[in-house]
Amino acid sequence: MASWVAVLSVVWVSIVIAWAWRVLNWVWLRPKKLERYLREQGFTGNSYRLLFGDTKDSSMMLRQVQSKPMKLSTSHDIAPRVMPFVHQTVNTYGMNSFVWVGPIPKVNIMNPEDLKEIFNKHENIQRTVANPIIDLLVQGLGSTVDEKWAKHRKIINPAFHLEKLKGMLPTFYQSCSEMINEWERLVSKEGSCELDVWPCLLNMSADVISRAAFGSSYQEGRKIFQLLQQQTKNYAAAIQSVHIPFLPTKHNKRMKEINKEIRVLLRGIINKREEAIKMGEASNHDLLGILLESNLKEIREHGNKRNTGMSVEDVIEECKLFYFAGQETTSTLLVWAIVLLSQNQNWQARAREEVLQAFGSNPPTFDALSQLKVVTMVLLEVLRLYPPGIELPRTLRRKTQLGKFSLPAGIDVSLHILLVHHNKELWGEDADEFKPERFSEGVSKATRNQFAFFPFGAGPRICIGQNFAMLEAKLALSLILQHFTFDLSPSYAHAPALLTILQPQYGAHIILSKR
Ligand code: HEM
Repeated sequence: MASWVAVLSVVWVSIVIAWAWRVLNWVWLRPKKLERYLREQGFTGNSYRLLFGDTKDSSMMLRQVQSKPMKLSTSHDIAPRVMPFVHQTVNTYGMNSFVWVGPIPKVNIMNPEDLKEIFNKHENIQRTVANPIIDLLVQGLGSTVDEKWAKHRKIINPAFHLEKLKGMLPTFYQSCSEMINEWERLVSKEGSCELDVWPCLLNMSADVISRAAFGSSYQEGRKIFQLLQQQTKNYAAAIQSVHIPFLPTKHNKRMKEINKEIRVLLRGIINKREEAIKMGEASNHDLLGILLESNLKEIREHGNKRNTGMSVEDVIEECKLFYFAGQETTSTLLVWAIVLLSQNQNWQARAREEVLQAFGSNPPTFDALSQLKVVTMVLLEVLRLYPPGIELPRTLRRKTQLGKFSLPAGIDVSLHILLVHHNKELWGEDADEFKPERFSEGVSKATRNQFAFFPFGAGPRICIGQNFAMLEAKLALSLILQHFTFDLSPSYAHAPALLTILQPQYGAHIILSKR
């Protein structure tokens, strides 16, 4: 008996020591080792502070700068408000610097050559999973890697080809005109009205993605997206509190119910569609139909082997991802375009003139939208100054050589879209100013062939929906310009902030007038 107790004690003590060692390694030894390594390579940053690193300073600074709006001027130097800590770090330590996210050092990457290399070495470098709880909300293309990613991307790609998007234009138009009709109703009495356009744009792009993804099953699709919206709020609340997913709390039960409801609805739509396609019926030219057809083609070509094509579960996740990846991003582009065109009335007039010349008062066609030059320049400049995603987080899966630096596996890097887009060395002294003319001869001339503009990411994992987003934005902006003139309301407060993406913290209050 005594010997059993001794053995158990030894096992117990070994377990405690092993855990203590792991904790010590995680909170102190590993961070200090990585810090030494980074400094030897020539990177600089604050010294590591136990467990929290720079997190406390960073959150305090963010709370402080975001407690009041910023002055709206011709300079759109928004980084000090949107990412004050990183901005300060780069100013203090230079481009080759790092910040501490808790015990993890995150290396800032802003050099065009290094950025290009990272995007191209995507097998070595994967997206950082910031909080595993997000996987419960959505998975799909954005979070898959290796063969699974390649297979999914190949199957989904055709859904975003230009000729498919052309077929979706009438659906885009329907959603945009509903918003325009609503705005017309609001201005009809007085000839003008004050309106916060931000929720309207969010609603419109949710509508666009519901119709584009589900076509004839739009009503069910809209219901799914409403549930996803609700679920996003639930998850946001969960991660802000101490949340234990498996406890049978009221909140957890509701989240499980919503998940189940979403899956049942999606599975219903998918099964119906698969049957229709097998019966040779048209797929309605929506994302789901094209994706299922492409999937069936893949299975036909490679036989019904295991791992061929996508499962219903995979399709469910991809549909959810379309909603998350496509809704807020496009409405963000549109909201900043409206703010900047309100501030720059000369560009608003130029863009309107182009739109009226191209379509008069008729509905825009796909070909005419593709030829809009001024509107495109304006949208590119908006994406440069106010990119919806301000940074792309990556984790190195293997030891990676980056120019003169060698970085160890497991390290996090941050690809700074916003800082690169505002870099004066790359864009000139007027980098913070709204000057769409810099894109008059296309992106490569504007960037002087440097890798300095990547609002949609780059390399093999570039945004699959970029043409979709640009088409939707061009159409919506053209319709708005066709029907209204707009100005900033005196109650507008300029407050770009990173919520999930770069959004107007207090909305976008505009005076809208009938043209
Ligand atoms: C202005 C609008 C948009 C912007 C600025 C944008 C931006 C981006 C960026 C920066 C990435 C790369 C992320 C990374 O490398 O970590 C990305 C990926 C992605 N985007 Fe978009 N996006 C937009 C609209 C859309 C739309 C409308 C859809 C779909 C309907 C979409 C679907 C996706 C998907 C599925 C990925 C993952 C691609 C992959 O990993 O292969 N995006 N987007």
